[in-house]
Amino acid sequence: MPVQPIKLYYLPPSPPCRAVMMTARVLELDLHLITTNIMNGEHMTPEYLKMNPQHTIPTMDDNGFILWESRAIQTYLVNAYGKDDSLYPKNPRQRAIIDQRLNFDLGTLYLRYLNLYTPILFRGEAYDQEKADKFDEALGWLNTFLDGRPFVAGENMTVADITIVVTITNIDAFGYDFSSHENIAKWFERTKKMLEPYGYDEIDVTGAKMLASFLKKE
Ligand SMILES: N[C@@H](CCC(=O)N[C@@H](CS)C(=O)NCC(=O)O)C(=O)O
Repeated sequence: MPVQPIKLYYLPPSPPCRAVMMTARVLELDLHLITTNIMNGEHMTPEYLKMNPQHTIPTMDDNGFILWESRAIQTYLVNAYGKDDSLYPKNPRQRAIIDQRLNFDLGTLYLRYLNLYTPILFRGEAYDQEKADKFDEALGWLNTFLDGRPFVAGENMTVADITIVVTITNIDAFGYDFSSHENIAKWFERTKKMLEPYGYDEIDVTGAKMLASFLKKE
């Protein structure tokens, strides 16, 4: 366990912050949460920029070890503090599949989600069908990854499920119909059940609803 609680600079609705918080909960690690309101520029102060020049949340401070990028924080926490490696197995091939899913999420699924929803949520723009089609294509790939697998990288829940479920929780709160992606719909129910004892509703559903409230204002 860390000497002092790990600090996490965060904001409750932020999807990447929620992925880190859920990972910490599953690892039974206490985080010292420091609210950083990016709407008020709290991520642009000289102190914050000294810590993270890229001025993103989440940013972690583990007793002086600073790290940002949520997926890197998730895997660090498992490597450093996991009682076992089940959330991020050391086996090279298993780990490679998880890394592929994490990279797929960062560079494709979540990116396409952002391309579709950022203009709608934060700029009041109209729904763009072309962007929705690109996002749905990525959901189709995720659906295929889940063929014959209970979790996105295989037989067990890993950090890849924890990060991807954040995106699916958001679109669920937004009323996006993903029922035609049957594997995703079943996996979503399975993963929610796994995460419920660790505060899924408190962290993920509450955060997604905060984002959905921006949608309703438009
Ligand atoms: N890929 C990064 C994305 C982090 C990110 O862009 N966070 C947003 C909030 S959800 C943010 O910090 N925005 C403020 C900024 O980039 O200046 C991660 O997964 O940590």
